[in-house]
Amino acid sequence: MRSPILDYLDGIIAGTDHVDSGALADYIPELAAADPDRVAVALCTVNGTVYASGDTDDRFSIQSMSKPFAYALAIEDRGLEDVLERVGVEPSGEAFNELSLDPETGKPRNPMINAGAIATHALVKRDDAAAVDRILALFSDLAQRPVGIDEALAASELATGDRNLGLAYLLHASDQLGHDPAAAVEGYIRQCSASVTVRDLALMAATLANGGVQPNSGLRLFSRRNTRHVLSVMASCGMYDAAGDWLTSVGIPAKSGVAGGIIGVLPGQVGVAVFSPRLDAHGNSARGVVMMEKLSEDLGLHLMEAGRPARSSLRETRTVAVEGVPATVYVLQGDMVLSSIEALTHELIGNPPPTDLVVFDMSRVDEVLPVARRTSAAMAAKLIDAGHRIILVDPEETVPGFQDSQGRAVERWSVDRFEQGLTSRGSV
Ligand SMILES: NC(=O)CC[C@H](N)C(=O)O
Repeated sequence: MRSPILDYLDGIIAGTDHVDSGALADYIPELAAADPDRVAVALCTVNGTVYASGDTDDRFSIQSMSKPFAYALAIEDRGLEDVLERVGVEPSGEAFNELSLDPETGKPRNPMINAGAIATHALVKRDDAAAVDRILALFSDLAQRPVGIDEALAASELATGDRNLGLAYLLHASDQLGHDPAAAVEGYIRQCSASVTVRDLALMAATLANGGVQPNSGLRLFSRRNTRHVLSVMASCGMYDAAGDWLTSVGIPAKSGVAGGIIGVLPGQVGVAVFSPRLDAHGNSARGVVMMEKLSEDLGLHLMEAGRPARSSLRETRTVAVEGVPATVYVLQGDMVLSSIEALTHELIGNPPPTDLVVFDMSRVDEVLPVARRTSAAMAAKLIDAGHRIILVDPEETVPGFQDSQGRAVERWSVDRFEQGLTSRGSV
């Protein structure tokens, strides 16, 4: 049976057939020779399942979509502080190839424009492998197949790469490169010439969505924190001088490339990739932007959408006898995040437990964020101070043991002991 998700992606292609605005990038002769009518879309969930439609196996150059991954690698290599000293994180509001550095700091404004990406490329450590080989190895780990370079394209861009050379000399002159400018540009252009499909890109984006772990191999390629950092920079700078428009209409971190690809990432859920070579005035795929807008609308991708109200983590409150002692049982559920722990403390304060014995049944709780751990520990200490005896039924040990100021602790009971101790039930 064909997945309805694939049917849906077919519809994205068919429904944007009329969008033929824009033009091929022609400052790289090889790109000007591309077939403008090729089109593809793919998505990959954090479970690693890829769905793709259109020219799904057509290869094209990754171009600037390589930038966030090379940036992530440089940060993994050198640490964030070091990289931030050389490349900023402020949106530039300028074109991707603008010949300028931040006049105040002398640094490239961000790693998504060419100046910052050339500086970033030069920051990738090159112990025994050249930086570009390490970057290709990373792309291969991300896409789970050997990713190579389109040599004809690389040669074509190198022959016309004066603007990028100009940027590299500018960086060198302000002491921001630490490398031979021509070598840095050659490496950067080769990085941009890696040849990929929308499937590859969806897997790469899904790794960012999955906090830095490739969803199929389980390989951790970037730390969670570095992944969050890279996604933040993509959100503010990934679409160049169209970043504001993009964030309001599509609403996810993204990166485009001049060959016509765009990747987008919804953290925790999905990576998406689209491909169509005609570019708008910002250098972003014109049909790609329309496809992304539709995907965002239909799939509910916009990060700023409030979504359903956060559910209370309090499933029910019961008054029962536990080992013959009257007790109030709070049955908690789901993920305990700021809004759910707030709702629980609000309930406990507004409606204090009527019995001395209080049981928190945490057996249906999935994840407890640090804010909920801290707040529940503080709340338990207050309840003990107020004279309550507290039992935690917390088989997964989702919350730490806590004590009040005099060292009086909560009791931890197993689910079995709790169930055997329930001698009568009733609702309040
Ligand atoms: N926006 C892009 O994709 C630009 C990448 C291209 N290799 C360049 O440096 O001009």
